[in-house]
Amino acid sequence: MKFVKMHGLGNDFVFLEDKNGADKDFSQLAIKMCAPHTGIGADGIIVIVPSDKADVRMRIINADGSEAEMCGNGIRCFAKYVYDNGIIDKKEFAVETLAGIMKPKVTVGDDGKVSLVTINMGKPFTDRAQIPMEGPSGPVIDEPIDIDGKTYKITSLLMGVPHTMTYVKDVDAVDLHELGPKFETYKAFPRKTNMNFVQVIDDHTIKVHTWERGAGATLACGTGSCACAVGSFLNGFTGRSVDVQLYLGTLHIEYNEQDGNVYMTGPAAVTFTGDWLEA
Ligand SMILES: N[C@@H](CCC[C@H](N)C(=O)O)C(=O)O
Repeated sequence: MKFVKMHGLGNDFVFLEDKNGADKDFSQLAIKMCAPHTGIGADGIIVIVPSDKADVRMRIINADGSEAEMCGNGIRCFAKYVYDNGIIDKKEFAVETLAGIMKPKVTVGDDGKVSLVTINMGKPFTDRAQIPMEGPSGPVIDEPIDIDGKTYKITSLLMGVPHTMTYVKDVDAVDLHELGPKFETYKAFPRKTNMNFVQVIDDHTIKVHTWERGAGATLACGTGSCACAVGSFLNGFTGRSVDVQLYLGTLHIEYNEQDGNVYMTGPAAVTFTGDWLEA
């Protein structure tokens, strides 16, 4: 089985094409392929399948085998893959995901390959039931919760997938492996949550470290960067145009005032191709 390995600022994926992959269960394959020592090693696998609703469809399966609705870094890589490989021959197109239709726009370099991708990620959903999170309806902004006897103020929203953030003075001092799983599985989130620790640098810059639902600590999270940009605006910490600093680089996020959509711009890279031999 041929595969391509790609990453978006270090959030890495194994890409597969499967014309018959619309309803297949890829969970065991994802677990095996994502294993760091016995597999390829990745945060998830992404399967390219045909769509009857959009130009093409993206399925993202996390390293633990769970299928996610959307993936921000993954869809930038996806856009580069389908354009560079001639599956799509236009610079703006529509991708079906479990979170709805997403709209990539690619910038092509002198070598004819995609060098930068902007995704219209759609609108964030801020009502508690939409996240989903248990409790009375309304937005979850700067709300106290208790974890292991310590109070954290959280902001939560749905940006294709559930995201929660808490603001800290220094993200580098946060022990992601210790705290991340406690937020991910916090009792009020019936579908779990991705967890972001956010440091505000200034009114247009934040620094984010993410613990991902189903994948653990990752080097970057695209939907998380979008969620944190929206959350920082809603908390009054930043404007609508935000640079999100991640371990390996920066994503630019625009929470557009006119149409209410979130636009994410950043890179995508191919690292290697291979042949998966295990059945
Ligand atoms: N890395 C992603 C998010 C992938 C899905 C996530 N693990 C989940 O289950 O919600 C991104 O870049 O957005």
